Amino acid sequence: MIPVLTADAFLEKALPGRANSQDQQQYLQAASAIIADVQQGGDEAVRSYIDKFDGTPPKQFLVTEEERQAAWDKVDNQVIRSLQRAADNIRDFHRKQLSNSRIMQADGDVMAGQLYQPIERVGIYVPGGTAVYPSSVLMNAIPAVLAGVSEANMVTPVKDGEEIAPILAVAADIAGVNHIYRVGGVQAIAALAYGTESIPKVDKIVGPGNAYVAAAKKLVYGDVGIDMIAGPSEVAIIADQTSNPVYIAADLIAQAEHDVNARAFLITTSAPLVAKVQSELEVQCSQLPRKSIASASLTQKGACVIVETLEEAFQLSNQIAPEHLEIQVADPLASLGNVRHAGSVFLGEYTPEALGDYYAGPNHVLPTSGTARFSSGLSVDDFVKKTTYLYYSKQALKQAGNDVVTIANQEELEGHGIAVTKRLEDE
Ligand SMILES: NC(=O)c1ccc[n+]([C@@H]2O[C@H](COP(=O)([O-])OP(=O)(O)OC[C@H]3O[C@@H](n4cnc5c(N)ncnc54)[C@H](O)[C@@H]3O)[C@@H](O)[C@H]2O)c1
Ligand SMILES: N[C@H](CO)Cc1c[nH]c[nH+]1
Ligand SMILES: [Zn+2]
Repeated sequence: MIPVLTADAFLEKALPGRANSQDQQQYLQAASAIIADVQQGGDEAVRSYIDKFDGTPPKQFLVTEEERQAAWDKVDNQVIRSLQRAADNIRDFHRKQLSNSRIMQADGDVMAGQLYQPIERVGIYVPGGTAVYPSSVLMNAIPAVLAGVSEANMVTPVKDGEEIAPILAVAADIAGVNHIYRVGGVQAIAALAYGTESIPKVDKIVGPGNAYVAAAKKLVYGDVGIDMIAGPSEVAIIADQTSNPVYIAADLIAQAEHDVNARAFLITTSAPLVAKVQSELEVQCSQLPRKSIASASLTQKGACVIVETLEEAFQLSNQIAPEHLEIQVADPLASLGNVRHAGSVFLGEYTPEALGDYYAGPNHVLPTSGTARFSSGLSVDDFVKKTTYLYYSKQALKQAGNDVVTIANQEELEGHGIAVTKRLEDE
């Protein structure tokens, strides 16, 4: 079911911007039209797109306090406790990412520093087209709240105007979400970016979503901040002859079941392992509730490649910069130094990606489509901004003045030099 390719064919399929570029254009075009309509038509346009993609629109977008309260009685206590333990782990991990305002230079005549301040209002996208993602509520909102944002507002799609899944409302309360709006897809991203009559404009949008949502975030960037491109899930697994084919098949499926566009890759030095993984995929997929999604993803977007050495395996993985990289080899910890580009790394056969997806602490909102080459997983840094500041006394300006004027003259921006000399003439 999962094709075995040569290294060249593997790269052709896995490297973003090649095989995918036509698809990307299609998503961008679709998203662009919806964004323009929502900018023009506000709530009414949002409703018409909900009607088109998600069924009957809800009576009101905002989930009321009463609905949020009532949700707690609809969720099993054991489930609530699991969510709370996951939230504790996520909070502990992200708390250690916090930074403070600091002074970089201070000698009486000169002071320079950096203010760290939270972003005011953020929009959190929680996907919900084909699955319910309480874990994404925790992963997005916990770092936002830790960073001190004034308002964290969540959007998520519902089918046919139904109530929001109670577990999402509970997760939102655990994480500290301020407002929840029943709207998803491109129309939700547009509403957050530009505001509508009932959904306030935010300063930054974070969170994962399908290819349409990822395209929409790309298009609104600049008018509003975004965290990264966190599109359909990806995993690459590097394995050797010691790896367990049952675990590998399970982990490939765990990502493939997200979306037909999810991408699961196996890079291994062992040909016999590939054969075992392939037959194990058949067995495990056949018993899976989401087998049609997982099989479509594995067949159309997935691939295995057999390489000579682990060094070659890491070279391929670094080229595709996968969202998740699992290293299931004899000495996984020793291999970490070979990783150059990946969103998040999972070391050893007892660290399935699912542990990180839900529970362990590191964030599961991660860069996809090769963007791990230049961006990082969600963290508290995504919810703060830094403002530098500077103070010079007259004495300090006197000392610096000549250099500033010299550089200003070289740039032929005389006015800049005058802004300094005017002050120094003033005795
Ligand atoms: N990278 C990450 O960090 C990360 C984390 C979790 C989930 N994910 C990914 O999130 C995605 C969730 O996808 P999903 O589809 O279940 O939910 P989603 O909420 O992202 O998308 C559903 C919405 O897509 C819109 N849509 C559907 N078809 C459309 C069309 N033809 N044109 C325009 N809009 C359309 C609809 O409005 C629908 O509400 C998966 O791809 C999953 O892999 C990624
Ligand atoms: N694997 C997803 C990130 O690509 C995160 C997730 C949420 N729930 C299950 N998995
Ligand atoms: Zn997952």
